Amino acid sequence: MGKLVEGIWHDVWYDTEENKGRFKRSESQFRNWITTDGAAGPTGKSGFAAEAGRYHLYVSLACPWAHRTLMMRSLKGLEDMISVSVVHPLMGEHGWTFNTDFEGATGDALYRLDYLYQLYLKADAGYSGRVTVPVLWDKQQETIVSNESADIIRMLGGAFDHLGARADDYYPSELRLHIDDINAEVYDTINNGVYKAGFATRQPAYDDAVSALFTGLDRLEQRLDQQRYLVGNRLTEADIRLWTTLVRFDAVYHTHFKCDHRKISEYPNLYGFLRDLYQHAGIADTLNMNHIRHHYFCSHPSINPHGIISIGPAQDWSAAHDRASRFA
Ligand SMILES: N[C@@H](CCC(=O)N[C@@H](CS)C(=O)NCC(=O)O)C(=O)O
Repeated sequence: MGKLVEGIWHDVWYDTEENKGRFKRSESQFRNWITTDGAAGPTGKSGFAAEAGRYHLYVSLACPWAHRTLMMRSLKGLEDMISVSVVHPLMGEHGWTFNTDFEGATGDALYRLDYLYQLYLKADAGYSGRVTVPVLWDKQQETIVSNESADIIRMLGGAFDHLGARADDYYPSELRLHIDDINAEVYDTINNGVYKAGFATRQPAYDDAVSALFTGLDRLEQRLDQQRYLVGNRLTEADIRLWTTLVRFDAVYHTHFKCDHRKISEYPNLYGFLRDLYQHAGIADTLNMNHIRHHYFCSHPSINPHGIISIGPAQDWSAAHDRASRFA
């Protein structure tokens, strides 16, 4: 774990002390957009037109933010248009690496680099900041288009439709305000909430995070009692964003991040929702529990110094659920 400061790698853990023991996630810095015609998107520069074969995703199969992008790539049928490299699940002194001694870790398919930070330096030799996945890379300009998963899933969701991506719309214009509201709440209390609980270094910081997290889960449980998905009865990006956290919860966050008030399997609607999406075509293939469990339990020595991977719960997500029949 570390970061780049003016192009130099430093092996440092998150500094929570400057925020009274609270974990603060940094803002992503590469915020360009791929668009149909290459015009500038909501942020960043122009020049990134959608083209089959031009872009590459760097992901970790462990990371919930990167996982969103793999889910969208799969749901939109973009596998042949956007290639992927998968980092090694262990994030150690050099940050994410391209070591290949773990099943499913592909190495860097484009440049054969050793470390992900070297890719950031290729894009910006003087970069200062964290070196995170996912990264959406432009093979033509040899630079990072975006390292913000929330933006990347929108681009994959819309910019490639004219090139033959599946037409399904996961951010339909009539639902955008609603989706934005849910995303904001889910991001703060759930997606980032588990990290705020897990990385807290003082009791009040942990208490606040874990209390907001379980209040948030209770609210979502009620919402999912009324409708199949978070925004009515159609699958949207809000569901994708929630799911990558839910699917890691009982096996990792419950134990490793001390989110142990309840398990997702104890919430009938959330657990039904988890299985519903798991059984949706194209989703289960994006999930790799080996990478997930290895990454978390072994990459955070200050939380789990001996790197022991817990046994984990016995759960069968292919078991029947009643979501489709209940909300038909
Ligand atoms: N806002 C970013 C967050 C990405 C992120 O924090 N990824 C984690 C992996 S789960 C990471 O690469 N962390 C490395 C670090 O913080 O040094 C996004 O959604 O894309």
